[in-house]
Amino acid sequence: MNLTFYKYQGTGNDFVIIDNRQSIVTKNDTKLFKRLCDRKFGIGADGLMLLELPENDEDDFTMVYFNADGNESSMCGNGGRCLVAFASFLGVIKDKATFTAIDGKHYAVIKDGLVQLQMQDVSTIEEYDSHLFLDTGSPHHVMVVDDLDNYDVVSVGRSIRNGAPYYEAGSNVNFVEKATVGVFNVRTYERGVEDETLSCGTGVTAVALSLHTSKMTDKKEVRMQTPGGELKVTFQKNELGYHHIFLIGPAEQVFKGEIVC
Ligand SMILES: N[C@@H](CCC[C@H](N)C(=O)O)C(=O)O
Repeated sequence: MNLTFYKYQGTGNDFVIIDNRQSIVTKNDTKLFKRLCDRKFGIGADGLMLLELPENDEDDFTMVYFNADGNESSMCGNGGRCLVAFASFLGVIKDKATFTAIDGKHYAVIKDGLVQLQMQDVSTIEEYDSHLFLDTGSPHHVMVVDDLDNYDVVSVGRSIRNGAPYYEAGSNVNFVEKATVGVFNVRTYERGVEDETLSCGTGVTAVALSLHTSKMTDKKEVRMQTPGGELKVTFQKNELGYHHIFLIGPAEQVFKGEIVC
């Protein structure tokens, strides 16, 4: 069969997207999703998403996310932003969306050409001597480093991702350095891709909250420069933790195609 797909990217984090409202693919086809994401034997992407029918009256659609290894995973922030842009392209939404992903309900708005995606509230941030750890829909290890441009993100990220306490389940690993007031440079090693990606949405969200918790910034609007472009994270804080967290940035359709399956 020929499968119609769309390719999107959000600050260089790239995704294959399938309109699965008619259930044209089954969610457990790990082999197919891995091949579609393969940069040599398939289309090539950091992950794959299915846009599915909503499961309740409040939602516009359902998001299902798979890493490049073909396995369904936890939340993808850049993926969520791309899926909102795709839903708008399909006419499923206009400029506002409510949808459910694996980590729960999300609200989004498209404004000034950028997708603003509300992330889940975060109440727990673990602080250690060398790093912080938190879950922003996906698990993230956050480390402040010097000379980020020359940092060996792949080797260090891979050893942290596979080592204690994460082991097989793994964690994404983010490296951050301050650029200027309220602006930070971030590079991320992503589990499930098992490599550095050009940007990670749940990753920069985790970095922004970590920087605020560790008092490296007192701003509640943080600009994040990733190798794939700039993202902004805004949030509020009260006694329960961080809430009203928004991940803001571009999400673009790159091409549409058909692949033989
Ligand atoms: N690129 C994503 C994160 C995708 C999930 C991650 N690889 C995991 O398995 O935890 C993002 O933009 O958030």
